[in-house]
Amino acid sequence: MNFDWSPLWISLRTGIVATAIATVLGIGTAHWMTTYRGKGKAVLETIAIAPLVLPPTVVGFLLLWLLGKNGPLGRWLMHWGFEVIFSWPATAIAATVVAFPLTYKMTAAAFAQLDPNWLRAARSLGASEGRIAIAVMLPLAWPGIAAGILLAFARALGEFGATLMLAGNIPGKTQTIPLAIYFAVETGNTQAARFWVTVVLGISLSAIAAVNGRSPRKRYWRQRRGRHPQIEPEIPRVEATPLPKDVRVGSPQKNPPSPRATQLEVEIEKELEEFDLNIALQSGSEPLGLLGASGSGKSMTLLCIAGLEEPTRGRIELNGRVLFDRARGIDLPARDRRVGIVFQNYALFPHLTVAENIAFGLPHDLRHPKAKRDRAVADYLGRMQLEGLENRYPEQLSGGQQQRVALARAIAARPEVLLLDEPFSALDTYLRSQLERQLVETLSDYGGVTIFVTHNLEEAYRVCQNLLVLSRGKAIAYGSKQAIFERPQTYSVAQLTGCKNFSRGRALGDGQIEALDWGCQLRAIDSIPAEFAFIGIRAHQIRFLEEWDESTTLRDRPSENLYPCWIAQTSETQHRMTLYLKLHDRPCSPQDYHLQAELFKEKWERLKDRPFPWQVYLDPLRLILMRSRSDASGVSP
Ligand SMILES: Nc1ncnc2c1ncn2[C@@H]1O[C@H](COP(=O)(O)OP(=O)(O)OP(=O)(O)O)[C@@H](O)[C@H]1O
Repeated sequence: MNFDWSPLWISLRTGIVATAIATVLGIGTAHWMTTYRGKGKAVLETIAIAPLVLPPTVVGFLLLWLLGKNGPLGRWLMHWGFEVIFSWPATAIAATVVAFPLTYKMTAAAFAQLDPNWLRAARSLGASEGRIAIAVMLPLAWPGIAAGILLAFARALGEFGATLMLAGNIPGKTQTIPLAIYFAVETGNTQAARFWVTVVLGISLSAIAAVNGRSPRKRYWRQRRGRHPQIEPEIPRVEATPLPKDVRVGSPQKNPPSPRATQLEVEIEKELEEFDLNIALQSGSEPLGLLGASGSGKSMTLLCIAGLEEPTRGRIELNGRVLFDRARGIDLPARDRRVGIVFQNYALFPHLTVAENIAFGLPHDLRHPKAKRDRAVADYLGRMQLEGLENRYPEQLSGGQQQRVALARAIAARPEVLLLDEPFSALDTYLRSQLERQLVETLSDYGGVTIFVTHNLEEAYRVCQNLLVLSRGKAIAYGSKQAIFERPQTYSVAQLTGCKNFSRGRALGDGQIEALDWGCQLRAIDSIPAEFAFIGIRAHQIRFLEEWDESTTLRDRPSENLYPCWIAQTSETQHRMTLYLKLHDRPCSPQDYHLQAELFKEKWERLKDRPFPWQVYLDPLRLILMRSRSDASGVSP
């Protein structure tokens, strides 16, 4: 007896074609949905996954209505000579419709798992959306997509109800394995039914094994383990490598931005849920530091400048190029802005090696052959002291090495603005200071605009010439670092720049002020501001009359702004002591104090045995007189 194998061939053909179409449509739709912000998103999403939740016979009935002789699409196809119903294409259509939600949903879920900073980094490196999809999204989302493809294939292979409705059960033409099983059981041929069940099981299990075994992610993990069994500890080199000046592979411009010409002007507003961001700044080739409490809008400011978030109003201009102008409807995409960004988590592409990460922002066109790109990459590896690490993947690098790769990747794209979002926050203190020196060296040769976000005041002071202090989206101080640190004009700026001692203040006239919370009258040297409300003094600027007794070199023993004090408690770090001081009287408890003073341990050792009360000296030159209002100081860099 001749056994009819046609259900197998029909099923395989249908499953493969349906899975291929569903994969292309599913990935395309998932990618489009990641960028779609329209109102109908929820409705589209519902339509896309409806075939997954509707009974297959309902799906089949709807397809029959749509593609039948009197259906809207069926009539149109008939007009062109195609009759779909009860043909093999009908089995493929039915299988595609039921398989599509699986590829779409699994791909969308895999895309949603991607770190948004990978995509932002790729955009800021000049990559088009197509290249981002192919080079970043698909490889990184591959395990999820592969699972979707596998499920879609299994679903297409097992499709029954919709196929029966649309294509019928025509042996040798539309009869797939599920239909063959059903009709074998119906006609009492259980042997044939058992055989086809075994075939379906075999195909499905083999497909699972094949997809799992061929995951590119697994392949790169295997390669990595093979090549570099151990991650070496970070041994940073202290000396800085001089930067070659002439690597222009990544730049469509003939010359890198000249330090003097480079100028960024930003005046933007963005409505946020908790407050409105309202920023105006100008920056040239001297690094500008952005300081502010957590959530004050520093990162959002950077994202707006990079074109990764859209301001509600305003204008951004870079070297005469308008990057954004709401009034004129200009909003240059991130890839065309030439604004590089180093994220707090570095956002290195985990599936690319160090060399491939650095090369990502270099032009990939015929005018820039691979050999030229390789030379540029080698040059940046040298600059950043990353030689020998070019074939490693990001997870095989220490934090410091990752940070340098991120910086190299951003700079290699030759941006006119470099945005650094807390680039040292994930590093230990020792590495921080090593990399800070290297960063300062790199920036001195970079020549473009740099904006540096940090929570570390000392780091901001060392790296940046000018500072902008943010509070709830507003600039509360903007000027040279000296002006902001030495003469903060408001309470919030003094606090954000590290001042720990504050008292409400009152002007008494004739240069005299009263510190209400400290119970002191003090002489001030600075002119007293019109809306004077607070006095402050930094902890390390508090001194004691006893220091003059101990020292032979100190002259001009002070005779005013002196008050008796006792120590309520102390705390120590490796080099410094913090003393909590109670003025006028003995403290009742460790929490009963007015001022915090910081001094080096050497000085503490000399003073600590002196009898109390000591005489605290609040130097008139060091007193900070502040307004209560927390608006911008009005100082321009
Ligand atoms: N993509 C976003 N869409 C809308 N609002 C956002 C987005 N990202 C952040 N925000 C909100 O914007 C405000 C500023 O956040 P931002 O990340 O800029 O603060 P930050 O100063 O950088 O904080 P941190 O120092 O903790 O990183 C916060 O209220 C935050 O909830």
